Amino acid sequence: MSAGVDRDRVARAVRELLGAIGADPESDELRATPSRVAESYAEFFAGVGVDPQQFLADAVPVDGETGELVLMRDIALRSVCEHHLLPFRGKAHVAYQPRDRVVGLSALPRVVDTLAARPQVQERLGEQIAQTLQDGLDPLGVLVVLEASHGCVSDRGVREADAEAVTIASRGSLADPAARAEVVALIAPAGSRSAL
Ligand SMILES: Nc1nc2c(ncn2[C@@H]2O[C@H](COP(=O)(O)OP(=O)(O)OP(=O)(O)O)[C@@H](O)[C@H]2O)c(=O)[nH]1
Ligand SMILES: [Zn+2]
Repeated sequence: MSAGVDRDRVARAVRELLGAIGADPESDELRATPSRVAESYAEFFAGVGVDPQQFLADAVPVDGETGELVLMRDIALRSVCEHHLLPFRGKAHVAYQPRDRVVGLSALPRVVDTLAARPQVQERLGEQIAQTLQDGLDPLGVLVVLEASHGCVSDRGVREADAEAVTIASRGSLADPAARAEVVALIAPAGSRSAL
């Protein structure tokens, strides 16, 4: 289980940080900032040390009724890059091809949220989501597409405000280019989706 975020320690570090940038952490304006940041960090990093498999534990065996594909698209993605501790955010699209069991749909965003609530890089996050589903559901295949804009790319460094990073992680049958193309068509930008 998670040791949890040590809020007092974060607040002390933020006080130190404010001093280091030449601001006065004891001023009226900034006095409450360290504890606010500590609360924010407790949210951002709530997934550190938490095992996402717990959300897949109630997967149910479904004999011959599992369908061909389960896709949850447009899951809100919020994470923090491990390089700069700046947010990256966008959407996660998570698909799996069941073998003999399925899980409640809400488990998929919970897996995404838990793994995203850690210092991350986008590629590893996608791989961890895919591997969690692979281990927990033993499906025929998994495809995880993440699209995100990174604060460290938009607001500093190269300052590419509109650039988005798209990453793909796949396992099994959904690593096949044709099967993958079918799912990718389903997660086309919302405005350009076909009616099927
Ligand atoms: N692959 C990958 N790179 C990321 C991610 N988030 C941030 N980065 C990049 O990580 C790199 C960090 O590079 P460094 O050279 O250590 O840091 P930097 O000098 O601040 O890099 P610049 O951003 O180019 O100024 C940068 O290219 C970032 O754009 C991510 O999720 N995945
Ligand atoms: Zn970064």
